[in-house]
Amino acid sequence: MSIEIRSASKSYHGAAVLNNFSLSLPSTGTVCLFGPSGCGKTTILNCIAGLESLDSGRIIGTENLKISYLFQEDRLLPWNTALKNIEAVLPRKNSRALAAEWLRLVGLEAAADKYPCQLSGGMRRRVAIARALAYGGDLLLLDEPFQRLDAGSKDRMMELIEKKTEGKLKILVTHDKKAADHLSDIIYHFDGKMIKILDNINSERQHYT
Ligand SMILES: Nc1ncnc2c1ncn2[C@@H]1O[C@H](COP(=O)(O)OP(=O)(O)OP(=O)(O)O)[C@@H](O)[C@H]1O
Repeated sequence: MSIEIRSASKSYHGAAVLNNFSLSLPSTGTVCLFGPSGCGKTTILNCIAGLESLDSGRIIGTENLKISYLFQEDRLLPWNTALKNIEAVLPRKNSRALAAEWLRLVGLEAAADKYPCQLSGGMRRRVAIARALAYGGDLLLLDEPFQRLDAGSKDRMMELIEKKTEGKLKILVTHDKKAADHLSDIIYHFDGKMIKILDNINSERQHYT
């Protein structure tokens, strides 16, 4: 699997967010999109996921791909417990036991029967991370995955994501420099155009100012 964005353009109400933008993604590893608020990072993820369509251009390689998307907002189902939020993305067989195991992995086994409104922001984020990982996509879209997490939880979640998604392609959107440096094989600075600022996949580091 390799994904290519070709000459993508997208505007909202006449204001261009993506302007004839192209990017080739590797088949595995973590690619980070780093950039100022409002520059279009989430828009790129939404277009890759097929939730938004481009005005012109194409995204190639995402057809028939199973995608796990950790949205910037947790998007948990408020009428379901933490356990049932995760069960919802699992095949029926053994879903309860598997969901319980995912909750254990994010340190929330004691919160299985709690509803999202009964959880802290950081706990809700960990349920959302568990759900995205449990779904088991071939491609993972991670939009600010560690927001609202304390330092210890963030380190554990970074480790869990690395361990459970080995060999898969991850696209990470973050303002968190530590997470970007720790997880990424490639880092792009996006501000209208992409500038590659780190490339560990090809074992070369390029810094642009
Ligand atoms: N559905 C929409 N309707 C109108 N404008 C939108 C919509 N989605 C995004 N935008 C606009 O497109 C621009 C890019 O938004 P986007 O969410 O992609 O930025 P971002 O780089 O992810 O920002 P942040 O880092 O703050 O999450 C912003 O100006 C935003 O207001």
